[in-house]
Parts: sequence; C-alpha cells; structure tokens
Amino acid sequence: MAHKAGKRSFSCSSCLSNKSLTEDGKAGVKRVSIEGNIAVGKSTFARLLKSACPDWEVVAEPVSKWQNIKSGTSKGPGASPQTTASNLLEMMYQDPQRWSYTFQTYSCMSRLRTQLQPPPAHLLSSERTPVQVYERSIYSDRYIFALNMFELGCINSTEWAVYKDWHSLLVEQFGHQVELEGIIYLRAQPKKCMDRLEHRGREEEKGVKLDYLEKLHIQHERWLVDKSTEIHFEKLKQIPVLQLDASVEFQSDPEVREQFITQVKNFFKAL
Ligand SMILES: Nc1ncnc2c1ncn2[C@@H]1O[C@H](COP(=O)(O)OP(=O)(O)OP(=O)(O)O)[C@@H](O)[C@H]1O
Ligand SMILES: Nc1nc(=O)c2ncn([C@H]3C[C@H](O)[C@@H](CO)O3)c2[nH]1
Repeated sequence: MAHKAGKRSFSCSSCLSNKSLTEDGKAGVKRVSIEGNIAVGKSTFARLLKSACPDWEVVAEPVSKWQNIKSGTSKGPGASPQTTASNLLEMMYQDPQRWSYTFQTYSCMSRLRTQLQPPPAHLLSSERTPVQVYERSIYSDRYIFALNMFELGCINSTEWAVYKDWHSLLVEQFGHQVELEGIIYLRAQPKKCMDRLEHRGREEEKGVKLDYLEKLHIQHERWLVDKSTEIHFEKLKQIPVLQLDASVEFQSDPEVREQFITQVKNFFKAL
C-alpha cells in the first residue's frame, strides 16, 4: 500500500508488513522511543517520520502539562475556590534543588499516562501492525534526567531512593503496556544542541548552560552507546538501539531525509 504523502520515496509501504499477533491472538503494537539531548531535534525528526509514514502515531512529550499545572486553592470558609496554574518546567530550571524531585515524579507519571493511551482506531483496524513512536520514555526519565539530577546533587539520596522504588513499581505494574521494541538515539554534540536550543528560544530554557547539556550527553552515551549505566529491567538491557547522526541539517536536504527514513525502516524490519 502506498501512502498519499506525496513523497513517493518516503512511502512507508515497507515499514511494517503483516500485522503481528500477540500470544492471545490480538494485534500487537510496536513501540519505539526517540531519545536524545535537549533540542537535538526529536520533535522535528518525529514530524519527518510522521510525514513519511502517516499511519504511525507520534506520542509527543507532554511538555505543555508540565508548563501548566492547575491547583485549586480555597481561601477559607465561604470563599469561592480559585484555580492557580504553575509552570513546573520553569520552577525546575529556576530552583532545581527544590523542584527536581517533584518534576521527575510528575514528568514520569505524565509520560506514562500519555503513552498508555491506545493508538487511534484507524491504526488498530489497519492491515498493518500499529506503530507508536514515543518522544522519550519512562526509561530516559530515570536513566538520563533523574539520575543526572541525583549526580548533580539536585535530588538527595532519600529522594533518589524513593523515586527509584516508585519508578520500579510503575514499570512492574504498567511496563508491559508501554514496552519498547527499539530505541532511536538521535546523537549530536552538546554544542550543536545548545545552538538549536538558543535558536528555538523556549522561555523556560533561557538559563540552560552548555555544561548541563554536556552532562546529559554523557548520560545518553553511558546508557545507549557504552551500555555502562546500571539498568534494572531485563528487557531494556537487550533493546536494539539505532543511532542516527542528528547533527546534519535534514530539513533542507531531501536526500538526507530519505537516508534517515531508510535507516529507520530497515531498523524496524529487523525488530
Ligand atoms: N536536523 C536539524 N537541522 C537543523 N535544525 C534542526 C534540526 N532538527 C531540529 N532543528 C531545530 O532545532 C530546534 C530544536 O528542535 P526540536 O524542538 O525538534 O528538539 P527536541 O529534541 O524535540 O527538543 P526537546 O528536547 O526540548 O524536546 C528547533 O528550532 C528545530 O527547528
Ligand atoms: N529535569 C528534567 N527531567 C526530565 O525527565 C525531562 N524531560 C524533559 N525535560 C526538559 C528538557 C526540555 O527543556 C524540556 C522539553 O523536553 O523538558 C526534562 N527535564
């Protein structure tokens, strides 16, 4: 089946063929996550995948939820309750010692909630195996960001122990519903990510320094390249990783885009 993307060479006709069945005969869903440093280009790359394979679902990182947490306050008996909104992303960047633990629990929970949503009906009823592409995962929450905040001293050892215990319970209870088949690691030097971050100009990230991106880069390399991060989930230890050079400017170059798509398709076929 060719798709109407208008870009013949990006058609996903060979992305995934016959629908795979689970042990109980139900249609399986294939899930991959896109991992990478801040502003490396995950959302941009996800849009590229979506345009090449319109029947893949991209599940975005729930950033807008982190930016707008509603809380009700009641000023006393008889007073009408008021709703206030807080920007937890901004709070975490402005005062990481105070807010990192809160941020990590909320980012992980909101990722899980978003990713637990089933794919849209048209994907489930399609001939092909439904594909969900997650922007980051509950695993990067722990093995990149929370671990980094702990190593930086922004999460103390008690908070870290509580987070890990809570995270393990979440994975035990819900992990099979968001289980990944593979990871796409978008890799670029921290300086490139810094340039893109500055160019994007997200208000909350104004204080982010190159040093922070360098630390996050090292965490990604330890987890996905050197495999030296201690991982606590068996399936995750074995997961295939496709590494892509995200430093190239694919937006202006159709050939580069096509190479990326081909690599992703081949990766998928092998899963
Ligand atoms: N391959 C690329 N070439 C040039 N610019 C790019 C490329 N990919 C992304 N950009 C630009 O870099 C900026 C950050 O990209 P994007 O928002 O996709 O990053 P992200 O990895 O999703 O960020 P975050 O980590 O905050 O979720 C954007 O301004 C985007 O246009
Ligand atoms: N501390 C921390 N923990 C996370 O799990 C996490 N996930 C994303 N982010 C930051 C990166 C971008 O600024 C912005 C959007 O990706 O949110 C995080 N920050």
